[in-house]
Amino acid sequence: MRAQPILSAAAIRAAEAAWFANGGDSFALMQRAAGEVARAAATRLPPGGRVLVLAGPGNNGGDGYVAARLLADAGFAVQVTALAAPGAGDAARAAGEWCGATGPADPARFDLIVDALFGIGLARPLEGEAERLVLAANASGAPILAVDIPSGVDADTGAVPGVAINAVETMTFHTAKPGHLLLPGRLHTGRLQIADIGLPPAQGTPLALNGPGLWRLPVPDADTHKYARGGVLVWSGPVLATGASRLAATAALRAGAGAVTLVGDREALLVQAAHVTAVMLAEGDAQGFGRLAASPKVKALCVGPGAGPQARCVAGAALQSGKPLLLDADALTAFAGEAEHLARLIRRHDRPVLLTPHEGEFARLFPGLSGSKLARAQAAAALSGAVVILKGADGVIAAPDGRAAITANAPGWLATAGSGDVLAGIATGMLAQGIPGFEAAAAACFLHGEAGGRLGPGLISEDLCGPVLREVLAALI
Ligand SMILES: NC(=O)C1=CN([C@@H]2O[C@H](COP(=O)(O)OP(=O)(O)OC[C@H]3O[C@@H](n4cnc5c(N)ncnc54)[C@H](O)[C@@H]3O)[C@@H](O)[C@H]2O)[C@@H](O)CC1
Ligand SMILES: Nc1ncnc2c1ncn2[C@@H]1O[C@H](COP(=O)(O)OP(=O)(O)O)[C@@H](O)[C@H]1O
Ligand SMILES: [K+]
Repeated sequence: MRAQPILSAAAIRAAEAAWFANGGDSFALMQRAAGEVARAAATRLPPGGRVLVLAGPGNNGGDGYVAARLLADAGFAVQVTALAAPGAGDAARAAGEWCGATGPADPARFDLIVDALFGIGLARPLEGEAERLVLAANASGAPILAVDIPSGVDADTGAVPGVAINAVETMTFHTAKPGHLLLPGRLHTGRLQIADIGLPPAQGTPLALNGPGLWRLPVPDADTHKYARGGVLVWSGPVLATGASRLAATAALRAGAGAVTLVGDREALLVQAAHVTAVMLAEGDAQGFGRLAASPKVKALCVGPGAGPQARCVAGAALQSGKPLLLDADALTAFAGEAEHLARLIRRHDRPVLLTPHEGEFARLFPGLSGSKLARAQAAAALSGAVVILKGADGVIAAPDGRAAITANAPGWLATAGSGDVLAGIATGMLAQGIPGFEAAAAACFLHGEAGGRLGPGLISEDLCGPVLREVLAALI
């Protein structure tokens, strides 16, 4: 399976420019794009159905004019409302070839609205007539098919600085753009369709949609044994907060780690003992954790879920051990405002470190970073030397080498206490099996999302590390 690249507006323009430099015809590209829009529109229309095309001043509008002509030729009743006449180039040529009904219209009278106001050229919030058209289209009740990206959504960040079209479907070209996948843009995009319009396939792009094309799940060899599959240590929370670490430990085991041990104080372990069976227990403080981590059987460490007051010391011992490591929750907050110091500890050894903050933990750890979710995760990875999973519905995975992925399969059912602990456990389980950091993080996010999708309503975090993870793994291996 191939990875699905995601290109920024600049990268799309560069791909287009390279193609033109090789003799590619820009108007032919516009016609192919519009052909895909017309095809998608036709499948949503009754015979002879009424279509309103909202056309902007740039090439997005140009796509709209060509689509209008193709739909009219196919027997649909098409009207174009133009924001401003295109000045020159392909868009002006497309507008010149449209000779059907043109002018203001009540969008509620149409079976479908085609949004061709702005695409990747959006440069500022929509105001005035553009804003009015968008609000009227959204309020009309007619389904909206967006051309390339819903007008008003920033293609690179998913931000909506003003108003934006609420599309049921978006027909984009060549590859997805970050703005289709990052919030809030994703909520405006509806069903995302990606059409091949003849540009050469994007290769070696650093950003991709998270999916099985990016990683391969480990399959045990016939002659393996539990320590060859990878031993994991998870730091247990204190006596009244043991659940989070238990979820992580169970998930690590489910994800394929051969042997998982919870390490903590005796009181906490007595609580753990009442709940776990295959997961093992070992008494120890921060130093004891470090000693246990030195064992060659231990291939990955997880510190943070419910870690409590010892989080900083245990994270320190874990970082010092040089073993592949995941830091989550309390272990991230323990380094609040000290990202540079954490980075020095991370870079002291050559092994993968995963940081898995939610937005709150991210802001505490990296208070100086701003920008889109993608940009912030990438900056945090570059700064820290760790693979960063910036969690949420549009979870971003970023590696220090510049690679990044956006996860789009996670349902809202995952927004429940402890679900991040399960994610931490799955990722640690992947690390223990020797999967490199970026791939381990991306695979874990995808598995977590798939499990959430299968469980759906009523999901609690215990379920996530139950048999569903086995089903998801089996479907992907
Ligand atoms: N790059 C490609 O590979 C292809 C691009 N095509 C289309 O071309 C589009 C990009 O075309 P353009 O670069 O002309 O950009 P757009 O059509 O997205 O918009 C650019 C125009 O809108 C103005 N503008 C931007 N934000 C505004 C705002 N908030 N209020 C008022 N005016 C605003 C700009 O000054 C400019 O005149 C794509 O989204 C796609 O639909 C397709 O034709 C086929 C291939
Ligand atoms: N709306 C949502 N849609 C999809 N996934 C979500 C959503 N909200 C949260 N998640 C996921 O659920 C998990 C929550 O993790 P976290 O906030 O650390 O919770 P906890 O600390 O309770 O485990 C993360 O993996 C996150 O990506
Ligand atoms: K659009």
